[in-house]
Amino acid sequence: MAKFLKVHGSENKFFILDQTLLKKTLTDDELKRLAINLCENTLNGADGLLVIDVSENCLGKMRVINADGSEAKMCGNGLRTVSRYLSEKYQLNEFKVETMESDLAVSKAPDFYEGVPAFSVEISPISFKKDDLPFSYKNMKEMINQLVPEFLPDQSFSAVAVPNPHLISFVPEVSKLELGDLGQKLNGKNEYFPEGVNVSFSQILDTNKIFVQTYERGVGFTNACGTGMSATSLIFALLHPDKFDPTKEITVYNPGGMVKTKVTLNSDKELSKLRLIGNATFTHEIDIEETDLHNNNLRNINVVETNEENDYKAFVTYISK
Ligand SMILES: N[C@@H](CCC[C@H](N)C(=O)O)C(=O)O
Repeated sequence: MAKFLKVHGSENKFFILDQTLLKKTLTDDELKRLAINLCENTLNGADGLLVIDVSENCLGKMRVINADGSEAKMCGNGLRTVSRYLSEKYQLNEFKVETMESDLAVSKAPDFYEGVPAFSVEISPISFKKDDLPFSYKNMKEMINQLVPEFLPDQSFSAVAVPNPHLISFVPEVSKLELGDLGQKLNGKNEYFPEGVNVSFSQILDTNKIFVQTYERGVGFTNACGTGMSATSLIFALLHPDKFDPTKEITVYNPGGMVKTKVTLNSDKELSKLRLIGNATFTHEIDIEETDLHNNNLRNINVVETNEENDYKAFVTYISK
C-alpha cells in the first residue's frame, strides 16, 4: 500500500507524493496525469502535486506539478509543507531541499498558532533579467515599475523570477476581475510572456503590511502563492522604502490567511535575500495501491482526515479580528 498526503500553505492546496517510498517511481507522464486527476477530482481538488524524490546533496528533492500538468521551477507554500514532511520523516529541524534550480535552506519556525506548525524557507535565485522570466516588451531588459498600457491603463508592473516568473502590480484596491482577465491573457498565447507568468496584485496596508492576491500560471486563482508573496515583498521593499522597515519581517495577508516574509536588500538587487515563513498544514492522509497510482485510478483510495484544519481555521479567525 502506498501513502500520500493532502496539505496546504495558506490554503494553497497540494498533494504530496513521496516517491522514495514506492517500489517503482512514476514516469513523468504518469505524474502529469495523476496531478491533473488529483487536482480536478480528489477531495475538492488542489493547486498542484508536490513530488519528493531522492537527492544526492539534500534531504530530499521537490518537484512541482501544477494542476494543468505543467511543471514549475519552485513553489514557496509547497516547500514549507514538504519541509515539514521531511523534518518529521528524518527528525531534523534544519536542512536543505533540492529544487529545480537550487538547493534551498529550510528550517522549522515557531508555531503560527496553537496546532498550526510553521516552516521558514529560502526563496532563491532571484533574477530580473528578461531572458530568465522570460518576457518581451519593447526593448526592455528588465521591467521594474513600468507603465504597460497593453496590460492595464495607469497601472505599473514589475517582473521578477524567484526563479518561477512573477508579474507584480501595486494597486489601491485589488480588482479580482482585472487580475483574472490579465492572468488569463498572459497565460494564454501572448507576445509578452511566452511561457506564462504568475500575476499578483498587492495593496499596501501599512508599514511592512501588505495584501497579495495571485492568479497562478497553470492553475488560475489561488488562495495564496508563496513565491508570489515573496516576490511581491521584494518589489515592495525596493519601490516603497518609506513603508519598509528592513529590520522587521513583512506581514503578508492573502485570501487564505497570512504569512511572514523577510527581505534583506543588497545593492545588487539580484543578491538580495528572501525568506518565506508560514503554516505547513496536513489535512488528509491517503492510502492507495501502488498499481492504482501508476494507472491513475483514484477510485479505491482510503482517506483519513487529520484535525489540523480546525486549528488553521481558528488561526484565520484570530488574524481577521
Ligand atoms: N503556489 C506556488 C507556485 C506554484 C508554481 C506556479 N504555478 C508556476 O507555474 O510558477 C507557490 O506557493 O509559490
